[in-house]
Amino acid sequence: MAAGRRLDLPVVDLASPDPRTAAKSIRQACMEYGFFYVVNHGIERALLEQVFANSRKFFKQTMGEKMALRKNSSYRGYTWPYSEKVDDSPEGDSKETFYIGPIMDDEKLENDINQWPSKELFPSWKKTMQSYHADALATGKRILSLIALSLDLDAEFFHKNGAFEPPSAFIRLLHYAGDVNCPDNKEIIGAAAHTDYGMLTLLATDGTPGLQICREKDRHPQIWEDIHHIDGSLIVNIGDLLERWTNCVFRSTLHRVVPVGKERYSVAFFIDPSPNLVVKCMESCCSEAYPSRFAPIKSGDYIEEKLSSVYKLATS
Ligand SMILES: O=C(O)CCC(=O)C(=O)O
Ligand SMILES: [Fe+2]
Repeated sequence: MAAGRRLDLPVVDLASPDPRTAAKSIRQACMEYGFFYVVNHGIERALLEQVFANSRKFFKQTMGEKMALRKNSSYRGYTWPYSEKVDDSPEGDSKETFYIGPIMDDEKLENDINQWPSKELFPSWKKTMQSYHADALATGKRILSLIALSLDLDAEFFHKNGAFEPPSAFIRLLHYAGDVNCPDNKEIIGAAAHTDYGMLTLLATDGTPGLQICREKDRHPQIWEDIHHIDGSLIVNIGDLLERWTNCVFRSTLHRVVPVGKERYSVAFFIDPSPNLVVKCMESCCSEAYPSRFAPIKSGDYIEEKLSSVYKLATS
């Protein structure tokens, strides 16, 4: 698959003493690219390494072992290669993934809908994922405060609107095998062109290239630009519900992962608005000349429709 152009996205320093400057650079990034990097994000390198080590160990198991934790009806667990399809990928995505939703404290475990590998084989899995979930959520909330400032809103806008009550955030471990062509010479796609569904995605990768964005989805031919790796940074992107909330002032940008002939691991962290929250275009993003483009929608309904369609397409 053709290499994309190289793109230099804005880098936002979360330790910057001046939140207004950080907010300004986020605003420009979200309007122009829908993607940016964050550095000094507060997630320990050692914790991320542990997450990647657990992920590698999980995906190296046999298909039978992985399928024992296959995705349940609440979208928690293992999704196997070609089980996910978006409209323009007739073959499906070659990636395999593992979803972990909000993690319960041990005393509430009878209501836990997550799936957990055995403690004997994966002794540090749960503690690692629990720490990562908490730290990534805290980082995401800080970024969302800056996003609120960048929209000239109160820094607590998302909190006050109930976006985190309860928080709806998912870790998704991803593994791409790295083959470029399958035996019958069909082109393989790691993750076909898509946008993310929620508010914000934080993405950590092992440094292997492959992620590309397309800023003008309706232009033909589409132009794909490579997102390169910056050591120690996280890649952040806007999802559909934040695009709707901001009436398209901020962009939920099309992206994909192409195979580069090398195995690749990444960890996405999706922050969605709380399922019962109704997302309605912000008044500050609408005017007579620029009326609201979307009807209000319940966050959980939007996400459920998107998820059920990618897995339904794969089985039809
Ligand atoms: O693996 C990546 O780099 C991107 C994954 C992604 O776009 C997703 O899971 O939504
Ligand atoms: Fe994505």
